[in-house]
Amino acid sequence: MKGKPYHKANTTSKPNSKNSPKQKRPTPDRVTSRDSAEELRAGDRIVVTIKRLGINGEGVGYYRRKAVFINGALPGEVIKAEVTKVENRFIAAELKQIEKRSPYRMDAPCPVFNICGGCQIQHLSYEGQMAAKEDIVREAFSRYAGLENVRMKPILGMEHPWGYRNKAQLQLGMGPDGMIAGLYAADSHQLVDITGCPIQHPKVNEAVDLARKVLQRLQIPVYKEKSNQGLVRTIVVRFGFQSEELQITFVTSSDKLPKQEQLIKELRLAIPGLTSIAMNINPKNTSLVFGNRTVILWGEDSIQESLGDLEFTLSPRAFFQLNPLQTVKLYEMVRAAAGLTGKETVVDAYCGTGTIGLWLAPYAGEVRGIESIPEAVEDAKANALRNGRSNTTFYEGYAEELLPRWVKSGFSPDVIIADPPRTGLDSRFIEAVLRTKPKRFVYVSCNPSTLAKDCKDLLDGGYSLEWVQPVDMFPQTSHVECLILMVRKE
Ligand SMILES: C[S@@+](CC[C@H](N)C(=O)[O-])C[C@H]1O[C@@H](n2cnc3c(N)ncnc32)[C@H](O)[C@@H]1O
Repeated sequence: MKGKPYHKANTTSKPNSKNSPKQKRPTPDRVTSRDSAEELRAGDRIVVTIKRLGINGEGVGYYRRKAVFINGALPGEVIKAEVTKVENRFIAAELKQIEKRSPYRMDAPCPVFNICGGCQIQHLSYEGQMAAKEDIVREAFSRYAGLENVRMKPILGMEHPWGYRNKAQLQLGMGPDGMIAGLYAADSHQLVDITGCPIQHPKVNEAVDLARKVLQRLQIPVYKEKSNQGLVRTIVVRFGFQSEELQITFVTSSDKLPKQEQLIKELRLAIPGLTSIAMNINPKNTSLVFGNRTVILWGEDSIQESLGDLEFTLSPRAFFQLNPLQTVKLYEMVRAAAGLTGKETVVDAYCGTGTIGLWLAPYAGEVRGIESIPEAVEDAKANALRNGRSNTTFYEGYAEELLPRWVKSGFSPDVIIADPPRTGLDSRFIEAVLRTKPKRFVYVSCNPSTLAKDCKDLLDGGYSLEWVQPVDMFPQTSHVECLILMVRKE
């Protein structure tokens, strides 16, 4: 990199701002051979001021009004970077040198931080992470909903933002020293061994490591995608923070598990507190981890966990929030947003094991949950019984199919809660919401971009956005959970 000139952008300008560098001739010390971003080529050197973090944790700045994404760069930093890609809408560049360092930059505690794709911002202090996440949310509402000044409540963070995850889902593979359990490196198919992940609960780390050693000792073959040989693809460990129960699920390419009895015996001996051992069979090479069939190999078919005074039963495939401490804060905000008086009919769409609906049930007249995974619906029903929430009913199906059907037959809820996956809401679901016109629509999301896009459709359909509440469910990563309250305009 020595000897190559750095092309400086006017980094104080926002894209589209009136002071855009486009109108100015570069001053002599900024003269470059590239007058426009379009002329940049891979290998060019540029200097960029980082304005904010992008949705994947990359630093985002501008060069001649075009967005530049630089992995590892932090807001407020001035970065010397080498262009790696020039696309129509953005430039990707590699961090070469930090000219001005963020006061929030720190050494990442995890030894594999630079290669593991799990966390993106361990090198940013927690204070810096909170500010950056608020910015990510603001940016999403500005970009996708056209809202420049959303009423945003301060992000709800964690007192101790480590060891918070109750579940690990790790790919198995073979490394030079034997079997490894890990995550793929960012943008690659290279498996990074993860031992002692600092955002996992220590009990989860311990169970993963012990189970991996047992598999290796018994020479249970690891699945190899390339050759379509072998058996165990993924290990999933879930730990109940309150119950201290442990569930291990092996995702396998077939149900022909060798040395099954010995495996169970050794796992039980090696891992104290083990409650359940399951095998989920996924014969297909898809991006979905789980297949449709789960077999309980030993112990209980589910583990128990509690949130507040509610107790839950969790089967291996059922969705359950990963950060139980923050989940309680999130659900309390949902309750505040729902504004219940004890009489309302509430829909809990995308309800998982029914957690939000059950949380709200004592404050509502009736709650109907919708969930697409059959086992989760069964769990939700069992959870309702167990917790005496007799005013709840849980339905198996797709929210975008069931809600329109209910609305067509005259069902008219007062409050709809939606907590969809990252892809956001289906347009058929939004249409049904707009047709049935609940007074309040509470949207919980782990993806600010799809949240803001869907919010725009609801704004256009006669709702106002009352407030946005970010909740830090995933410290050390660039992910941010958000909750919004939308109210029907009269
Ligand atoms: C983000 S989780 C939320 C679960 C729950 N609200 C909670 O807090 O634990 C989304 C849930 O939606 C379910 N799901 C995904 N697509 C769905 C669809 N089209 N209709 C209904 N449920 C769906 C998933 O199985 C998952 O349980």
